[in-house]
Amino acid sequence: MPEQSRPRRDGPRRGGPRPRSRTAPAQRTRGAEPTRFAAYTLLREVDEDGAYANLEMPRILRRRRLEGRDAAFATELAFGTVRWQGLYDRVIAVAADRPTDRIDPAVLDVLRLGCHQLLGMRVPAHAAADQTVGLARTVVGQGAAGFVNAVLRRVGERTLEEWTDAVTPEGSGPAALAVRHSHPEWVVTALRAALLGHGRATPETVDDELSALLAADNVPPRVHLVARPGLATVDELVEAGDAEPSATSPVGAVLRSGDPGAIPAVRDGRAAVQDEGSQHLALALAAAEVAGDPPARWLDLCAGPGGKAGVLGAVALQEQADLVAVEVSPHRADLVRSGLAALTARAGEVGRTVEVRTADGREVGAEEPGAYARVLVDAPCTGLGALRRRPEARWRRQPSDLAPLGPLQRALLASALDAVAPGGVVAYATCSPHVAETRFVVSDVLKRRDDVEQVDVRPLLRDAAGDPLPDLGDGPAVQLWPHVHGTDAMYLALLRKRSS
Ligand SMILES: C[S@@+](CC[C@H](N)C(=O)[O-])C[C@H]1O[C@@H](n2cnc3c(N)ncnc32)[C@H](O)[C@@H]1O
Repeated sequence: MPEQSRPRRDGPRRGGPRPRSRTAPAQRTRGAEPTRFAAYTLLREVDEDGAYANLEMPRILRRRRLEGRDAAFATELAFGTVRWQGLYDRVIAVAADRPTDRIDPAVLDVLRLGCHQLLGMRVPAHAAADQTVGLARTVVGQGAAGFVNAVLRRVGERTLEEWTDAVTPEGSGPAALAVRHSHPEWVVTALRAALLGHGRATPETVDDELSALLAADNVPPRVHLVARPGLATVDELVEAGDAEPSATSPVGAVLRSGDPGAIPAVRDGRAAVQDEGSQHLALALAAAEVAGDPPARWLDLCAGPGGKAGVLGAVALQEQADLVAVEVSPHRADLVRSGLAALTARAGEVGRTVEVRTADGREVGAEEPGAYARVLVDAPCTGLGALRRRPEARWRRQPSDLAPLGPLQRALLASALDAVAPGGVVAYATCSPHVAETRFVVSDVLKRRDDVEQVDVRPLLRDAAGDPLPDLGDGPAVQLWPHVHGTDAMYLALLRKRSS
């Protein structure tokens, strides 16, 4: 029975199915077809081991030797299934006539994959059903395969629209939007409050804005590249890969297809994969006006894995300044070290330094008061602004995650303000629009200090043509949105320490 079947991970016991040509469908239907098998493996690792989909999928594809179209299909199947599992679980519960918590987790993952092929991808119904039943036979056994077959038959009797209407609660409130757009209800409620709290929406417009934002979370983002200033150019990225210059970021390119790791500048660490919102944040801090003559030292207080430090440090070297990158987690500090290797080598050539420290950012302000001209606090946060990039994050995050983050975010910002010299600037950033992680943190910290003023950051965000980014709201802080700016929902506030 499905409830008792034991999951098998990464292949049947004796070595697993070998990657086969996609041109042999008759063979594939007898067992697990490699792309479906790869997607299933990802789902199991996300569910059981707490894996991060975007880190684990490339490893699975390498292990299964899937490339090109096969790799793209497996990724779309796996990531789409994870994003839409909230809706699919409702569909499965009806089609199976039992709650999903009474279905074996491995069988449930197979059913979710079948749902996404039938309802969310353009896979012909017979192929979706055949291949999913073949997968079930291989990974959960013949008995469960019969159950999967029966449930998918019922799923295939309706279109996505018909199923969505059938399983969505009445009304247009958060409960209905949560099902329709496959988000947890608490996330929908938090994003609604964020749209209102940042002035992006009014009570009259918030329902439409919220629907657009939730829909944007479900669109796989394009791969954005950054050419680290002075180390690589946008033209170099465009010439080396199937990429075009970004319209939004002066240091950005957008990959149309292909593996970013195959681009020499990315492989060398002179360029990197990075959301355009993150590029804007680092560039805005680097461009902010500094008063007086603070030390030529810039600080990234929460640097891991090193994306923004890569841009900030590159501009620092151009401006004849040093960079210190602090990260509390030793593993993530190592990622910063390896990610900044090209930058560190360049620093040596131009007589500056790039230093990566494994340390607690909360202590830097007391240890080095007034030692830096520019400080970035890219604070640990819920990541509710990057849900489109991290398919599983919406299901893993809990409202209770917010409670410990609040004091940490405030302590890191306070430390940054102590570490910055009079006249220097601090950027407080999050990849979450949640008001408790953004506006409330800044206003709380400002209430306790009379040596800091908030600066309007909007004029510092410029597109590739040098024009101000549109739709930045009333300031002084900026909240970017996926459905408006095409970036992750990054928040940025800029604070300057008074000179006297
Ligand atoms: C949002 S991430 C930073 C992302 C990074 N700026 C980038 O662009 O790649 C926040 C980081 O802060 C680190 N962190 C958490 N608590 C910290 C602390 N007390 N001191 C320094 N870093 C901390 C986390 O380990 C995490 O790597």
